[in-house]
Amino acid sequence: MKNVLKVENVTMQFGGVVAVDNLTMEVNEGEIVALIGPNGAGKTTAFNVITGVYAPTNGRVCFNEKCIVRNHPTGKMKKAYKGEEPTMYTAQFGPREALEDEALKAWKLAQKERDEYAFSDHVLSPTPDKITVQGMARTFQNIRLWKTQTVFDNVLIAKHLRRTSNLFTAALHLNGKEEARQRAEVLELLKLVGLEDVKDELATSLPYGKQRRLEIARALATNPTLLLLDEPAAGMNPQETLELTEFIGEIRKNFHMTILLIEHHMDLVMDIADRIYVLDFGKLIAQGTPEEIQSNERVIDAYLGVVEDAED
Ligand SMILES: Nc1ncnc2c1ncn2[C@@H]1O[C@H](COP(=O)(O)OP(=O)(O)OP(=O)(O)O)[C@@H](O)[C@H]1O
Repeated sequence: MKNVLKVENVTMQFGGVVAVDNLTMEVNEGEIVALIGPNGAGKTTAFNVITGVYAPTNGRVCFNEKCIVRNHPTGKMKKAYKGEEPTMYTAQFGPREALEDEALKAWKLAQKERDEYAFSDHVLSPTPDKITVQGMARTFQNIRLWKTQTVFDNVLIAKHLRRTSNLFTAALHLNGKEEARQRAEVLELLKLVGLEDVKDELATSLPYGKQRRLEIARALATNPTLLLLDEPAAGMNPQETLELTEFIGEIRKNFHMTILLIEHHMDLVMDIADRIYVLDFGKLIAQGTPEEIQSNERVIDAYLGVVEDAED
């Protein structure tokens, strides 16, 4: 099975808070993988590192077998590793000799970037825009649609963004032929996600469940190979959650999509996830199939028991 995403020893520290602590996980082609855990466990922070919003304190992220996010040691780690032993950051990823050159280059580049961005501890590396262009697309906990645009235009602009990474040029007209081709693709996509009948309505006039669907459609418009969904069922009632569960399954099938999702609705997760990673206080406490996770005592103590109590 081809590997799509590899998160290797990622640590993300904000001052004294270790939001993600030495996380290693992977997602393979065609899989639906869930990242679960209590509030504040570090799930969204992990997404932010994966999508390039934060440069991690340590570790790296590889996407389609290319390393896209490298470590930028800060705080205590920076002091511990400062300039003395550049290969230490990456030595854990393989035989030292093989990595020495690569690690040294990465270290030099990291130093250069640090100098260039000396004003910031958490350098974008590379920017989320660039990561999107490489084939990763994401939705957020809070719906972020372009409110004054129609359903159709929300998807069309997202499609243009994939090409330009720039909202200004994305809104400009392309040449007629290209524009027509993109419009046809948007229509096709809206059909596939069941939003064709509301294509001319304002995005914000849609019911909640459809706004979520539109957000996912907009992410799909960038032709990603990996779709990251951050609490897609947040605020949904059981019926809407059930429809969303089916919808995510259809996306995998119809778009041959690989999906990584964060979710608190355990029905949805246990229904569609092939594998689950469980975070607690930033640390990975378990990984496995839904069956394995449901019967894992540590996960029940830290999280599932609490979720069930809250649902009762
Ligand atoms: N930018 C930041 N600056 C400082 N601390 C942060 C920052 N982002 C997250 N944190 C802290 O990191 C920890 C993990 O937060 P995160 O939002 O990743 O958790 P989560 O698992 O996504 O939680 P939830 O399920 O509530 O969304 C929390 O203690 C949070 O307060």
